[in-house]
Amino acid sequence: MTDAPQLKLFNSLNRQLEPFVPVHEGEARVYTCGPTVYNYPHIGNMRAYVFADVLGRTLSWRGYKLTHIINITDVGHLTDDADAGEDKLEKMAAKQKQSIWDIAEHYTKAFKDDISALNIRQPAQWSVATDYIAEMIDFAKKIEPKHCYQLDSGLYFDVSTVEDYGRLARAVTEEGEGRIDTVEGKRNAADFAIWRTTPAGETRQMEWDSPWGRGAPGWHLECSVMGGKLLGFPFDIHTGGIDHREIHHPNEIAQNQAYCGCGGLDDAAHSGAKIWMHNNFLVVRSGKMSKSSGEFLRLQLLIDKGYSPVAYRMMCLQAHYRSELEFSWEGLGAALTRLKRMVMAVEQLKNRHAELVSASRSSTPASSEQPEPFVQEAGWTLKQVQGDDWGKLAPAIEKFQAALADDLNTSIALTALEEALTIKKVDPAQKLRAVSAMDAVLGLGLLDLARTDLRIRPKDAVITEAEIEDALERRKAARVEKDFATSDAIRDELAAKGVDVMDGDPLGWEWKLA
Ligand SMILES: Nc1ncnc2c1ncn2[C@@H]1O[C@H](COP(=O)(O)OP(=O)(O)OP(=O)(O)O)[C@@H](O)[C@H]1O
Ligand SMILES: [Zn+2]
Repeated sequence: MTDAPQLKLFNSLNRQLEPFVPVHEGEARVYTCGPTVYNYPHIGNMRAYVFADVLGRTLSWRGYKLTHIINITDVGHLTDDADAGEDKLEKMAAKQKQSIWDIAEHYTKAFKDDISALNIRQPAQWSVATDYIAEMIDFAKKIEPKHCYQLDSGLYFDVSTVEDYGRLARAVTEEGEGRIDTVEGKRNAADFAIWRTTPAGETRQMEWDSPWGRGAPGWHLECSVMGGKLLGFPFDIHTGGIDHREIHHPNEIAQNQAYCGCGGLDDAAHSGAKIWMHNNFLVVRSGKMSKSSGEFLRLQLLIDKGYSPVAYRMMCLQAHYRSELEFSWEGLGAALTRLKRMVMAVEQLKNRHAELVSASRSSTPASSEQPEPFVQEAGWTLKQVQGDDWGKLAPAIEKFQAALADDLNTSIALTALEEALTIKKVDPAQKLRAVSAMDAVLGLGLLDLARTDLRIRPKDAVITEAEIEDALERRKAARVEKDFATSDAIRDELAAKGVDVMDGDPLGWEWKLA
């Protein structure tokens, strides 16, 4: 068995593939920008976390001890990423006439529900921004003398005080390209508030005392502080959606440079993280799916329409994380069918293996050699896969390893997994181990899913699943009795309630809701 090729990841800082060489031997420390919890996450947001999850699973599979942090932004993210507008949470709280804390709690729970439904592993820690206010003030105090200046509206970061500002975004910093210069007195258009002072005569629901007056931290400051505090500068990888490459992460990097010693960005000791990775957008026909535009699809809608959430995970894995992915219901249906085929193949393997075990139990004395029971183990070890049939499985496994090592090419990794499933004359237990090991990286949960879990069953269907199964049982009995009139009547009855009976369906479905 050849070792897996070196893991290479695309670093947005220099727009190149780079070998992953950990800062701390044997460890991988990853920070992922979390959601701003002022609204439900949409499936575009969740693409960012499926990507970060595959990255984390890949690092675990490669044997690194992973520390993954995802934050929860419950303060500081303004309606405009640059520096203008209102705090997203304050605005929603006012609209819904609720406390910010209740808004944050409600939408954090909704986010975590989606995380579980998509088989995204829990990070080592969910860091909540408002738990780190004291650390944010300390950080700002440290960089203030050389890098900040105060205006009535808050403490501002002067981007001209650090080398290479905006390189991540490839922005023209002089002009502050794409920025909105709305604040009187800013030295450079791209300067941003790291502390926003509450205007005189106003109160905010979330505000704290600081050397710059009562107010709240800036969004960019939060991530610099939590990343540095929880992972230590420099850490290995920082991730987020591609929109973060334009403003949020350049600003985080500038703060990190100020904090860590101001050198240029070719040295991770200054930018805070060695590799900055960004997933591309999930788009719909009208453009990027976005919370702020008000029109978006929640994972719950997909579930209510009857789709397993894992079909959406499959849809994400089918595309490379750096490519745009267009959502369509047809695409989701195709991803579901692909998932169903894999689950059916795994079910067959499990059955064949169970048959072998029971046949050998009945034909050999208990003490003699019997087929090993298959035990699903967490994580990937090649030892689990090696055995007599290793040679037959090796090409698929090597392809799988190479695909993931090549900047997480999940789309090819999926085809390698399908190839492994179709290889003939392999001991089923050994094949199950290979599939389980591959799935530990892709996170589809193939060994836990049953074909019936993937049946499309919309929430608003007028008939329950138990009623359908019961009618089908009665129909089966009628057919055994050659009572075709009853069988047809039951079929028509089901059709009237929107159920198509699917005799002889190649995927083994007995029915579907029309
Ligand atoms: N359409 C999308 N496709 C993929 N990732 C996205 C998309 N929209 C946002 N993201 C990413 O989702 C993560 C969470 O974003 P966040 O909760 O801050 O969204 P937001 O900026 O409030 O919402 P929106 O951008 O939808 O208005 C970020 O990493 C962001 O880059
Ligand atoms: Zn962030």
